[in-house]
Amino acid sequence: MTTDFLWEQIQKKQSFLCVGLDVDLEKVPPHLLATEDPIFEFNKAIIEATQAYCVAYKPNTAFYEAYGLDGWRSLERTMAYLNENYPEQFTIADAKRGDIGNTATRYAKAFLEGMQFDSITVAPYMGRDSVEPFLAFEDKHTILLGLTSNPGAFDFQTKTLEARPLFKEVIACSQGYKGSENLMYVVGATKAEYLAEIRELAPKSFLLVPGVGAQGGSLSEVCKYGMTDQVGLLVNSSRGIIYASSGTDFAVAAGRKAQELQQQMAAELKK
Ligand SMILES: O=c1ccn([C@@H]2O[C@H](COP(=O)(O)O)[C@@H](O)[C@H]2O)c(=O)[nH]1
Repeated sequence: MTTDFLWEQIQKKQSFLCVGLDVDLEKVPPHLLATEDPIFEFNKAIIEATQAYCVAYKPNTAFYEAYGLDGWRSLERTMAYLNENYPEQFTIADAKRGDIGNTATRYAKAFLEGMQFDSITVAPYMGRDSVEPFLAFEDKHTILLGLTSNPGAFDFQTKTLEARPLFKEVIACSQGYKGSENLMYVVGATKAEYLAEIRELAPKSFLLVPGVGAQGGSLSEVCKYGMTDQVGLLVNSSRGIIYASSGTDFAVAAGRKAQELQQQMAAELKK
């Protein structure tokens, strides 16, 4: 998917919401556990209830890998369902991969070709040759970890290297990578105060912003400092939407939460 198409979807839906599909069988309503593939059934219901209010879905692969082969099958079925029924939705494999070049190519093939995700999150620590194999895929996007939402981000990412903090070095340096037009960055909503500085380095790039909802980040702060003339933001909420209710009304409750966020986003877009 191109970023122009993504921008069209944002305007059409008045939303830049990404729904995180982080399925934990301990939190799935009990009546679904009796089905053959509870993870897929849960995702299907969540997708049907939220798709009108969002432009992207982000399964975090950890939640599928944890269930072995069954988990991978559920992820494949979820992706096939999305691509068949809602091809206009931007899909993100939150896999945080990163390895030497030939291995990186295999990761890219697995997620961008095999499972047909539109994008994948990648850890930048191993540098240029670990990132460029992902950037070689046309109309696919590599979302580099820039400044993450967790408290441990301050251990390394904000530490100054020569002239600037590591997260700024990652963003500035990666702009020179071959295929950098396919780059996006992860910036946590909990670090919204850094967004203005990040925008100086990446004025047009889309930013995937997790951390609103359960982690307490503020949507209005993110918009204030991070929004561009074509929005440039995909704001993710996972637990805050998909576990809005633990009862049989879980999908309705998720739809309501997604709609609330969409309405706040529509108001931000009007500003
Ligand atoms: O900096 C980061 C990078 C990734 N994540 C992931 O996003 C979701 C957030 O889930 P919530 O339930 O809305 O808190 C989850 O998959 C994280 O692994 C992040 O939170 N921060």
